[in-house]
Amino acid sequence: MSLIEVKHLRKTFETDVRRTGRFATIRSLIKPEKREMVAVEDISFSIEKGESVAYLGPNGAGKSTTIKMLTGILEPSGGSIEVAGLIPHKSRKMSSYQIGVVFGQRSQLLFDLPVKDSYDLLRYMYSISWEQYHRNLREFAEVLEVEHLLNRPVRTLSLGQRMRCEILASLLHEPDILFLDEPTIGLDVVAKERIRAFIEKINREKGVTLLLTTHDMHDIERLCHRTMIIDKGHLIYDGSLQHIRDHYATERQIKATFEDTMLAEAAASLFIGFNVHTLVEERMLKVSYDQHHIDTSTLLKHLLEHTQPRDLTMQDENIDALISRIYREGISGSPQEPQHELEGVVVSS
Ligand SMILES: Nc1ncnc2c1ncn2[C@@H]1O[C@H](COP(=O)(O)OP(=O)(O)OP(=O)(O)O)[C@@H](O)[C@H]1O
Repeated sequence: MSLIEVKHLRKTFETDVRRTGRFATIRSLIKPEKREMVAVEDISFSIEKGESVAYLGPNGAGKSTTIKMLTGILEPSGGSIEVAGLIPHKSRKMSSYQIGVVFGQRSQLLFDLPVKDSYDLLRYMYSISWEQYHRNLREFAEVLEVEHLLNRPVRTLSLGQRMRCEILASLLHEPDILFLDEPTIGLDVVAKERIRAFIEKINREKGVTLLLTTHDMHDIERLCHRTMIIDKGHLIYDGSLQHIRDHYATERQIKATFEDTMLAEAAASLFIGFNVHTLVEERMLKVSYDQHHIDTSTLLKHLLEHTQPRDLTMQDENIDALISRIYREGISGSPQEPQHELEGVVVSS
């Protein structure tokens, strides 16, 4: 039995239809017209203890709605969820002992009170013993470097400071599973890195299972061994980020730097008639091409036979560009049979 089991999950919302024409507002008030909006159509997956999984998708794909169902905040319209053997919306209280939740855009801390007051309240709510409470508070506050913030009112904290305090709050009761909904949103590079290091540590050292939604690929590269991508309420990919890179990155770029711009432009003209795109920026020539249609070795050989660049580098399509292409164009066909279960599978719903 997996720690998290989701089968054919579905969630619809009823939304008001905006009327137009004469007396539209009055007609809507008297007889509101409703429409069913499908946020999650049909999603199935399972997560084992200790995994760290990214849950990706474009805006509006249904990520937060899934997390809200996994945490029991929302009741599914169809399908089933089990988290640590419990049905979250039916056993909200019991379930809350097993899980910690961090919403990057929402706070669980009391805005006008010192941080520590919120922690004291959580201790009471989760019936955490004083011994466990002090031990966890001391350990996490030290690693997250928030000791000096504990007596400060939450509203006076910077976003990065508040997020560290939020994460501490979610872990005081030692949950088995941590759901993180965009935990690094709006943070600067240093603050993001601190939070990533801490999350990685609790996954590795304490075995806390992670499910993370984010739009930041660095979060995933650093933290998650498995990536699930959803789109329009369906799971479209379940596997590693590396597998996506290996099988879907088609564009590659050769960058050659020359003594001067004229040499770079002369080198660019060598590729007329090749199925590539060239661009000269000062002394640098960039040659972009689809690596499935033309061999890198052919291009390099041609370049080096006729020119002597000072420097030569190669770059694959970066993961941000790759993921946004998948969001735009979808992910089609199974690229090849996965060698083992985490290599990557295109899921057809
Ligand atoms: N309470 C609600 N009432 C009506 N529609 C909702 C409600 N909550 C979410 N939706 C709709 O469900 C769809 C999925 O929303 P959700 O917030 O789960 O997306 P998301 O993948 O988390 O997006 P984002 O990356 O922008 O946070 C969206 O079209 C959204 O407008």
